Amino acid sequence: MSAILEFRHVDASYGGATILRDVSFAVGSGETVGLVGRNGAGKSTTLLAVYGVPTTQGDILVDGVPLAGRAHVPTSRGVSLVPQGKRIFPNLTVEENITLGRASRRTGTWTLDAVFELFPNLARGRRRHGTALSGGEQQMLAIARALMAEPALLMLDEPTEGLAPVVIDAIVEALKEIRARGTALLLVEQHIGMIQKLADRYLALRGGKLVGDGPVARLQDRAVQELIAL
Ligand SMILES: Nc1ncnc2c1ncn2[C@@H]1O[C@H](COP(=O)(O)OP(=O)(O)OP(=O)(O)O)[C@@H](O)[C@H]1O
Repeated sequence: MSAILEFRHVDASYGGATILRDVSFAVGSGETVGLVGRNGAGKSTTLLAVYGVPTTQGDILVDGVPLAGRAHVPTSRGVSLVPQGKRIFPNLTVEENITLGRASRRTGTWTLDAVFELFPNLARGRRRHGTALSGGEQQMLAIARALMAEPALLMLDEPTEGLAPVVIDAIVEALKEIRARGTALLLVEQHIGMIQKLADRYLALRGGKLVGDGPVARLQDRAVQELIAL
C-alpha cells in the first residue's frame, strides 16, 4: 500500500516550545486512521504541521514527495483539512462556501450535486448564509467544502465536538460514504467510540510523542487505554 501521507521523524514547535517530538507514521491509500490522545497531546498540531503552521523539522511527504518550503498548499496535492472550529465564511451562502473548496485543479467525483446528495439538508439550505446554520450543518458544510478539492486523504479535527448524538450519527454515516468512495481519512477524536466505529487503525499521542500505532481493536486493551490515558 502506498502512503498518501508520511511523517518521518517530525518535530513541531510554536515559538521556542517543542510540541511534537520524533513523530513517524504513514497513512496508506484508502485507509481510515484515528488519532487519539488527551487534551494537549499534540493531535491538532500534527494535522496543522501538514499545512506548515507550526515550525517543523524532519520530513512530511505527500505521495512520497516532501512538502518542501511550505509555499505550496497540500490541498492541491490531495490532502485536505477540516479544521477544528469549522472556519466557514458566515457572510457567504452555503453554496458559495462549498464552491470555495474547488480551488485545486484536481478532478474527480465530488461535484456540487454529489456533496448535496451526501448532505441533503445543505442542498435544501443552499442559499442560506453560514450564520443561519446549526453547529451540525456548519460541520457538514466544512466537510463538503473540503471534499470539493477531491482529496485522496481527508483530515478532520474533532468533527463531532459539541454536536447532538443524532447529528453525530449523520456525520458518521457521511464519513462512511466518503470512505466507501476510496478517500483515506485521518480523524482526530477525543472519543474513541467514534474511532472504533470508523477506523482501521489508531495512532496515539502522549506528550507530543507517538506511543501507539496498531489495529483499532487494540483500543479496547486496558494497557493501551492506560498508555494514552483516555
Ligand atoms: N498556536 C500555538 N502557540 C503555542 N502553543 C500552542 C499553539 N497551539 C497549540 N499549542 C500548544 O501545543 C500543545 C498541543 O496542542 P494541540 O492543540 O496540538 O493538542 P490536541 O491534542 O489537539 O489537544 P485538544 O484536544 O485540546 O485540541 C498544547 O500544549 C498547546 O497549548
